[in-house]
Amino acid sequence: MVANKLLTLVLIRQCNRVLLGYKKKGFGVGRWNGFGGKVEQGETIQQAAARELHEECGVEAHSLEEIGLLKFEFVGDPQWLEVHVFTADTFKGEPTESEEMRPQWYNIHSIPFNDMWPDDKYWFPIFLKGAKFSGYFKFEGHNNILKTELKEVEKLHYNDYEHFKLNGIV
Ligand SMILES: Nc1ncnc2c1[nH]c(=O)n2[C@H]1C[C@H](O)[C@@H](COP(=O)(O)OP(=O)(O)OP(=O)(O)O)O1
Repeated sequence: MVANKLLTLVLIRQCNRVLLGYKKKGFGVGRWNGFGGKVEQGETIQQAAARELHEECGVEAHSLEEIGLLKFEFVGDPQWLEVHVFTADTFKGEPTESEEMRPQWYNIHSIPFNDMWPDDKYWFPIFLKGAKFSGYFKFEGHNNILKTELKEVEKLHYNDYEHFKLNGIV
């Protein structure tokens, strides 16, 4: 069994706007997304989320709240991605373009789903209404979703995939 690859994703939200970044290179290039990346050895997931946010758009958020847990399987790849999603409504600094991301505020009614990861349109509505979520998506390539499991949760449980598996969902 190959260990999941741990990643973070931070969505800054203020009233009716969300800060997204246009990915300029690497995994997910050409797509709008929150800010995040791999958890490095020796740091907690939350520390990684804050670090990636700062590296990618220059802002600091001290009150990150974990709101989602997403697992991604890609056909032919034994390693799954485990993405821990955080939000914050306050931050310090001015969103600034980095080598990796170009930040831009979007109104919550005009989120550019056609230019985002295809799973985002499923879980963003849960995020936007202020709830937590847990999901599993099976991808073929980077554009085609073969299987989707998503639920709104009161509390995040890191073993939701086990729940899906035990219940014959995946
Ligand atoms: N399917 C999907 N939907 C929404 N968001 C994501 C995905 N898959 C993903 O990987 N992501 C998110 C999770 C992370 O925030 C980024 C990917 O991080 P990545 O750029 O690979 O990590 P870094 O550590 O910044 O990479 P390098 O700088 O090491 O190349 O997308």
